[in-house]
Amino acid sequence: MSKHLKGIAASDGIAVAPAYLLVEPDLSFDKKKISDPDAEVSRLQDALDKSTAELKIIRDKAKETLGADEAQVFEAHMMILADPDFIGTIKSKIKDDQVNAEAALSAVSDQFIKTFEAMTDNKYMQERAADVRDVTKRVLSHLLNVTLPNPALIDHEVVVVAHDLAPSDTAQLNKKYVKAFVTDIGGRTAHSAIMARSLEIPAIVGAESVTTDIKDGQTVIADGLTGDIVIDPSDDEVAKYHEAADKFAAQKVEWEKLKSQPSVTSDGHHYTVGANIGTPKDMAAVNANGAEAVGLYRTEFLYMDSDEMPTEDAQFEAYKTVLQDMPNKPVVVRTMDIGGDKHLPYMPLPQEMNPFLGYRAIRISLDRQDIFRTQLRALLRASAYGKLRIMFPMVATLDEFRKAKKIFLEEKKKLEDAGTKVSEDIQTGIMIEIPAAAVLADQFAKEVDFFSIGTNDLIQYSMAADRGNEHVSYLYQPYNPSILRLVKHTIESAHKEGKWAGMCGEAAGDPIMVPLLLGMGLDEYSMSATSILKVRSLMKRLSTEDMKKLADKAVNEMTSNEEVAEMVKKATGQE
Ligand SMILES: C=C(OP(=O)(O)O)C(=O)O
Ligand SMILES: [Mg+2]
Repeated sequence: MSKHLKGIAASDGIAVAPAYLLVEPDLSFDKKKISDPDAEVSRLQDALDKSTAELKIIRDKAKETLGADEAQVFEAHMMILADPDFIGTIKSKIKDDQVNAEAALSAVSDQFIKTFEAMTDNKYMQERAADVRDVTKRVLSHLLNVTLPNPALIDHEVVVVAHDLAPSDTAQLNKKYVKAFVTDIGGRTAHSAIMARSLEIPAIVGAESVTTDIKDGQTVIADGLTGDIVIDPSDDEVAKYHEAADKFAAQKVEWEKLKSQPSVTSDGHHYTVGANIGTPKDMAAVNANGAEAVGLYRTEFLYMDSDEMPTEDAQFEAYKTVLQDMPNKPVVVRTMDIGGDKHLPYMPLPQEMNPFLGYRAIRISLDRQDIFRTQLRALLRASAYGKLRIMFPMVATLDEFRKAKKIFLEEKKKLEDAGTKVSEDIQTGIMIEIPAAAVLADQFAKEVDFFSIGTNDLIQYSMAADRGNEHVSYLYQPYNPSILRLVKHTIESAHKEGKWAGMCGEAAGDPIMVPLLLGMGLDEYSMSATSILKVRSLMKRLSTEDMKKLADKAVNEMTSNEEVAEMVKKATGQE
């Protein structure tokens, strides 16, 4: 009998494959006195040899599929296994204390980790602590004869099953073999879900019990379009999902044809459909999907992917690459949005009760002006290479925007005085993702050049519901009339002042939301690159005039998210 689970549909696509459990096994052991130290040392040596052999394979695979940079970490692990000081100390401990290899390994490893972590003035050595921790786990797994999951070793098609996936785990998944992933926790707007969409890996998150209900190797159907998971499906169920997967693939082929076409409604209104990116590497998918703009460049990933604050030059190069890849097309670069769930290992933030309501984004930038000014200078220098728009995140008050703009103008003047070429056409705008800014959009609109509505946070803050918490994910309600009213007020306020309004939250690529946004007159829609053609295809068959009536009805007459969704589905043939 098959078993059915339901999670949150986080990335489109359907997969049927054996499960690969990405769950850490139990590595606990008892400390024991031993009587034959030589035998124990040779047991350790055997585990060390097996670990080295395994790491070699992992490194080679990682090099092949993920690139030399990503493979570097395994090289570092192998160096630890070859380190005479580390290994020699473990062997001596086995002999001197007459303890089992597990106990000696973990005691010595703890000692090394402590020493490395204490080197607060040497970041490189501090990071080695994490490597020692990882290597220790691997050797322990061999001593205990249990298998450690190694995503880089996956060499056949699988559905990855995990409790949660950090963005760094997600980045390591090899699209060729990982046909989908399903997790116990997380929400649709969590950053691993956003990454799954840009990697085009079907994903279901927040399914609560996948790591306990699914056994390694069991066949799993993961339907990222609906959030359905089927464990041990019957032949009929597999056939049904293969059919659905084929239908989805055929639809993608149809969408492909729209790649070089503009985004136009059936009554001839043109809109801009753009892409959200996290790094210049994402530009290949942006162009492959025919984006008309980059509507959101999340620059915090530049800071997060680095071991130290990225220099002005490193930032300049990244921004320049993106701008040059988008000739004559707007690129909205958002200044650093650190805090909340995004941390920098080299910039400790205060421990907070509510990090999502705490010291983050523009609040940090206005406080740490050294970091902010460096970023603005890099952006200003890059502006000469394209159509740059600068956007400030998490703006709550006009005063914050004015301060940020003033700093921007100061840096611009300094560069110009020094003879550096800077574009004269840089727009400055804000994210509308805090309800206070949405409500006061009419006042903001007099001073900013544009708005981009960040529904991921706007919904989280309006509903007081953590965007990554599956227990309150039912409150992620983009079509709730309360949210629609904030969106409508923002768009109308921008238009009254002759400014443009976009949306870069995940709702901008949602087929139920798009008809409403067309009706409200949203100018720019920015989404995961892989959603662009689907949205363009949808726009093509909708009329702005009809959608106006639909949006008015949703905003003025409806009372719930569900009611609005039903109405839109019916009116646009998406049932
Ligand atoms: C686009 C947004 O920003 P992020 O997802 O990076 O918080 C948003 O909040 O909607
Ligand atoms: Mg946000």
